[in-house]
Amino acid sequence: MSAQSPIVEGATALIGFNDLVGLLHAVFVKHGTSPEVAAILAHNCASAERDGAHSHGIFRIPGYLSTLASGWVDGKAVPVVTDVASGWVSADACNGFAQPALAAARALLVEKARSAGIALLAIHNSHHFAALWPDVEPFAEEGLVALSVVNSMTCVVPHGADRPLFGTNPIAFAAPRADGAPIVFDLATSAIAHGDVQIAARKGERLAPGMGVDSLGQPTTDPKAVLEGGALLPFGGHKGSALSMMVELLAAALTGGNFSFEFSWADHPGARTPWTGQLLIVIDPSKTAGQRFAERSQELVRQMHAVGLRRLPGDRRHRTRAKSELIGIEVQAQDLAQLQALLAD
Ligand SMILES: NC(=O)C1=CN([C@@H]2O[C@H](COP(=O)(O)OP(=O)(O)OC[C@H]3O[C@@H](n4cnc5c(N)ncnc54)[C@H](OP(=O)(O)O)[C@@H]3O)[C@@H](O)[C@H]2O)C=CC1
Ligand SMILES: O=C(O)C1=NCCCC1
Repeated sequence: MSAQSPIVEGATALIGFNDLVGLLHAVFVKHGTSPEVAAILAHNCASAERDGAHSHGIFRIPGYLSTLASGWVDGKAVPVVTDVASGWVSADACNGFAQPALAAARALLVEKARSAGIALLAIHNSHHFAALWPDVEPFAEEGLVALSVVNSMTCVVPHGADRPLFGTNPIAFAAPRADGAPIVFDLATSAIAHGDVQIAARKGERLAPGMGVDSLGQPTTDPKAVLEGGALLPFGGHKGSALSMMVELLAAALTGGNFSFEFSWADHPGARTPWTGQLLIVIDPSKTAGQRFAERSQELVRQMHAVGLRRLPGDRRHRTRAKSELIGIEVQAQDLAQLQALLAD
């Protein structure tokens, strides 16, 4: 869609991807980021909205802006990239967002992965407030396999414990395949992402049983009880809990970032972005012996379909993306008006 101005029809509006990126870029710059950081965050946020990843699309803008206003994050930080070893790149985000650190380190990371077959990027001193799939999917579009983990803020009770300690700690994976979009999954290790709890509270909806507890540690399906002193549970009991623990170790202990429980934003009212770390592992599957990896992954997809699978992880996003590219990104007219008002302040 190439419309210059959004089409508003009743409660919803349609906006083109580039127009949304431009609007978000202007909002970020106006509210304290450098143009370079704004470009990266705007593209990330518009991509989430385009793909229907609503919990990390424009829903997050008020949180970004209140955080910038609080002084908790440096929206103009210039990351420092270090070539640590043959397969190891490190990036200090310098108390800025994680995505500019990834952008700054990306070329070196890919060069190392292509030469050694595998390389990792350890980002620390960083804030990640977004979906994780935009960090890994582009690698698979270049024929690489990518895995990333990021930890967030204490709000998840480890399986068998009494009180929260872990973050919602997502894991994202992307792999190329011969015929079709890369295979990508991106999932919180909590039973539900914190963003979706906020959305449920805003809409007055209940959570499914088994996702959260209230301030007394009692099971609840009330999202407000979870947000106001309660906590979330890991998905899959001890299994999700173990994965969440792994994310803390890889995203924080290995990178030099904070564990989810190691920072307090109490002195920065309005701060919302976790100050933690992120790990990316990139593999060049062209080193695989025998058949090409992309053909093997295609074969796996073929076999999954053959046993009746109708939906692969990523299919819903790609369907939404195709629709957005055809008719424009559907957003709430009210949300769009709020974004435009942020420029007028
Ligand atoms: N930055 C941060 O610190 C944090 C970010 N997040 C983000 O929150 C977002 C939401 O996470 P979460 O709620 O766990 O995601 P979902 O549970 O909605 O989806 C998880 C994955 O499973 C796929 N999927 C969902 N349902 C099905 C199905 N029925 N069949 C096959 N595949 C399916 C999704 O694909 P599809 O996308 O196509 O639906 C997606 O890849 C993520 O993008 C995550 O990165 C979460 C926690 C912290
Ligand atoms: O949805 C979540 O869970 C989070 N998203 C952004 C960072 C904080 C946790």
